[in-house]
This record gives sequence, C-alpha cells and structure tokens, in this order.
Amino acid sequence: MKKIEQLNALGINPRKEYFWNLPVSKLVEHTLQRKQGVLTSTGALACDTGEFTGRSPKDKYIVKDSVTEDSIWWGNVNHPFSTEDFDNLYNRVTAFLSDREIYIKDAQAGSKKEYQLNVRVITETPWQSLFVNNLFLRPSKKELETFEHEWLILAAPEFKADPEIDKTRQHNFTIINFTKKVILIGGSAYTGEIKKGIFTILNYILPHDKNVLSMHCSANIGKDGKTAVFFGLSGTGKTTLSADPSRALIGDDEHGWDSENVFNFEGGCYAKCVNLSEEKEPQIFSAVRFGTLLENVRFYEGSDIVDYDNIQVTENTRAAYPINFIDNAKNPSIGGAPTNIFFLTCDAFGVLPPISKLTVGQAMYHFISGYTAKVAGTEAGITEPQTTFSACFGEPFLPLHPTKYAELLGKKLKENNVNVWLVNTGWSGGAYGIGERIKLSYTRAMIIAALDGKLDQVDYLKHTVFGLQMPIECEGVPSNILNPKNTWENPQKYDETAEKLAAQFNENFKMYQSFANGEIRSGAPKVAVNLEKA
Ligand SMILES: Nc1ncnc2c1ncn2[C@@H]1O[C@H](COP(=O)(O)OP(=O)(O)O)[C@@H](O)[C@H]1O
Ligand SMILES: C=C(OP(=O)(O)O)C(=O)O
Repeated sequence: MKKIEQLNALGINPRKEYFWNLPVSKLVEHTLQRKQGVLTSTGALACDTGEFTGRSPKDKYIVKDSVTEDSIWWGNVNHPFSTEDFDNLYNRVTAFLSDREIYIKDAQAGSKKEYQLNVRVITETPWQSLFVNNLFLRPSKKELETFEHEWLILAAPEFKADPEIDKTRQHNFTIINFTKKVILIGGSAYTGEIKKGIFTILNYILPHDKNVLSMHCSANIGKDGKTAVFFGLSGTGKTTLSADPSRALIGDDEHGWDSENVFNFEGGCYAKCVNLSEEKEPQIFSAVRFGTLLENVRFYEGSDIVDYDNIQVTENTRAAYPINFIDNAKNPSIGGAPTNIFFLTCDAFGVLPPISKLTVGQAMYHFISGYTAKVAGTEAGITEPQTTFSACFGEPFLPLHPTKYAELLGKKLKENNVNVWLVNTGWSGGAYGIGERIKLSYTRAMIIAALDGKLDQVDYLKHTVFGLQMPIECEGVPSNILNPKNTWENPQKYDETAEKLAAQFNENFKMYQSFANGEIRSGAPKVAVNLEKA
C-alpha cells in the first residue's frame, strides 16, 4: 500500500506535508528550522516539552486478565471510558493531525527476535520522532521496505482534550486500547509516555501470552559473562547504576526474562540529567552528543553550555540517546539469566540498610511490596520524596495483577541460582530533610563488591525488624554506614521510625495476603527493634 493510503487507512488525511522515517540529521535540521530546539555545545539537540505535565498521581490503570472487546487502559480519563469514547477521541486526534505537518517513525521493541513488536509512531514534532529513533530498536533498510505495524502510537502534544467532549479528566491523557492496538497521547509532549506506553503493552503480552517475565529494570553484564539486573521505580538509579565502565550495558529500563535470556525491549536510554556531571556519571555525560535529545534543560547564561543543575522547568530533565552512545553497550542487547538481582529502593525514611542480602522469601515479599519513594520528576505534584509501595517496582505500568509477575519471578529464582540484594539509594543518617542521600560512589562500591563476590566473604548482621542481612564491611564504603542505625544521631528515633515503616509494609501487604505462601510471609518485617549478630 502506498504511504498516503496507509495514513488514510488510519483516518489521517494529510493536508500538509508528512515526513516518513527521516534520518537523525534531517530530524535535527527540521527541529532547528521550526525553532523548536537548539543545538548545545556538545552537538545535542535541546527541546522543551512545553507545559510539563508529567504523570498524574491519580492515574491508576485497571487490571485485566484478558483482552476483550473494550480493553482500554487510561491515564487521566473519567470512568467509565467506553469504546465509543475512545473512537470519538481517536477521530478528533486524527483530524487534528491531518491539519499538521507530521512525522512518522517505524520502529521495533524487543531485542530478542521472537518477541519483537513493530510499532508505528506518528508525532507532531520532528524531535519526538528523534526520540522514537533513539529509544526504540531501529529496523534495517530492508526491514523498513516491508514494514507493517502491529501497534500504533499517535502523539499530539498540542491537542488539548476538552473534558466535556473527550471524557478526559484534564487536557492531557495517555490511553491504551489493547483491542485496537493503539496508544493515544495528547496534551503533553513528555516523551516518556511514548516509551512507557509500549512498556505497558509488553507487560501484558509477554507474561500473559508468552510466559515471559517483563521487568522494570536495567541490566548489564560483566566480563565473566554474568548478568546483573536492577529493578527500581523512576529515579531510584536504574540508568545511573547500570552504566558502569567495567560492564557491558544491556539496557537501562525495560527488559524481559525468558527461559534463557534477559533481553532489552528498547534500543536506547532515557537518562535523568539533573545534576549530571562528568565526574559522577562519565558514560552518560559523554553520551550527550550529536543525535542525543535533551529535554527541558537550561543553559549557563549567554552560552550554549547546558547547566544540568538548573531545574527551572522540571527536575525531570532527560537525555534520550541510542544505546550505542554508551561506550560498552552489549550488541545485541541480550544476556544470560541473571546471577545477581538488585532491588533499588529510594528510602526517604533512611531506615533500610544501604545494601542487604535477601532470602527467596524476602525477595518475593519485597518485590510484591515495591517499597520506595517517588522522587520529584515524573509525577505531577511530587516535589519532594514521598513514600509509596509500587508493586514490582513499576506498578503504573502493569496491566496484569502484580502477583502474575511475582509468580514468574519466584519460579525463576528457584530455577536459577540468583543472589538478590536490596539496595537503598535513598536516605542515610535520618529521614529526608535531616539525613542525606547515600553517596552515589558508595552505592557503586557496594554493587561492585556484591558482583565481585566480595560480599560473600564478610560477616553479616541481621536487622531485627526487617530481618535483612547487612554486611558489616564493604570495600570502598565506611563500615559505620552499613548499619543505618549507626548513622542516626538518635538511635531510639531510628527504632521508632523502623517500626513505623514496618507497620506500613504490613498494612500494604494485606492486599497480597491470599497470594502469599509461608515462605513469602516469612520475608515480612517483624516488630522488634534491636540489632543482633546473625
Ligand atoms: N546513591 C545513589 N544511587 C543512585 N542514584 C543516585 C544516588 N544518589 C543520587 N542519585 C541520583 O539519582 C538519579 C537516579 O536516576 P536514574 O538513574 O535515571 O533512575 P531510574 O533510571 O531508575 O529512573 C540520578 O540523577 C543520580 O545521579
Ligand atoms: C520514563 C520514565 O521512567 P524512568 O524514570 O524509570 O526512566 C517515567 O516514569 O516517565
């Protein structure tokens, strides 16, 4: 079918020019010509996403066990949102796009061929198309000749929904229609919705149809060929900690784990760049070059040099680049089953140890609980860390019940010999406002020690409330911080806070009681506070 016919079939009747699969240089050129972005001193393209709406705190997707006639998922719409409501909004968005210049990018998700998904993304701006190019897998020329999409994304930032007409809660929305295989994004140019939209559908397809665990995690592989996986909600350190010069990067955010491999869904990274520095994050820093898209950054006055400390627009400033911009990226982005799994939690209470080793029961308990803090950035209204339990460390993106993912993980933990670690990348020395965020260099040192097997050679203390095994020493880390209680000025206050947090864990876990067997329940915190030698 001719290109124009393909667009017409989608309900788009272009009255202006449309640009299909433009190369990076052209997308940059178009952005500059349209004055929608500027080139920075390192050659990266900096754009503003306009009004930064981010994800709404009220978004809660529905849980579905199968795709039915009206399997529609939503963010920011009123319930119920019917098939007709979807069709109306779809028609209004396609009519809107018909009157605009549009950019079409054909891309793939899933680096293991048997799970690969073809996605067509139609956007209003050239730089959104650049994002798609960078973040998804890039089909070969030959593949593009015969490309047919299975999923379609329409992203129209300037289309502001009218709640009266569109049944949305506000002007911005992300709506996934599993039946029609369409994602509608409007009212916001935050490109994160494009990638997380595809992640959400893979979180349905892989576990449900293919018995493959999908994971909100980063992954890398050592010279010894051993894979490590880092689960974590936004801002907990997946991207930062997986970029390690001594290990090859598999991916920074979305992966699958089948019977043999861990494989990346994406072809690029979406790094936070608040406070980015060459010293602390050298690999990410040097990935910011021609072809990279920077979002919502600001400059040192009168220059084209990015001031990464400037969060005037949002804390959620981002760099989107193809994975091969990281020097030692693994190609293809596939590794073996993991030997180490890290659960990254950003504990704003400063209670959890900076690193601890988990039993299988604890691993399951903490995976289902997904305790962390939301940090300022991706969610509207979050300006300081806020405690949350986000099941599987990625609840906003899970269409199936969390226990589905937990069951798959539990099975895999039993089949493979995996070390599971809980890493607190959040506060130490007191809660947020009193203590400080654990130094990145210490977190890196602890992870390296775990991966090198050095933490197998030290003694452990057992945390009496959480039952977690805390190493008493670790190369490159002051021993006193390994037991969080030591870092608090007032140990009694620490105990009280630990108990309070344990109670929150127990309260949250009530939702999953019926699913949990004795082993998982044994991973729950106990309410007693002294620390004793294990
Ligand atoms: N101890 C720490 N461990 C990991 N990240 C930290 C730590 N302290 C501060 N940070 C910062 O937190 C942010 C983590 O963001 P990122 O790695 O993009 O998270 P994610 O990929 O999980 O969304 C980065 O800006 C990083 O510099
Ligand atoms: C892109 C996102 O995820 P992360 O911060 O994990 O990269 C997001 O949540 O919008």
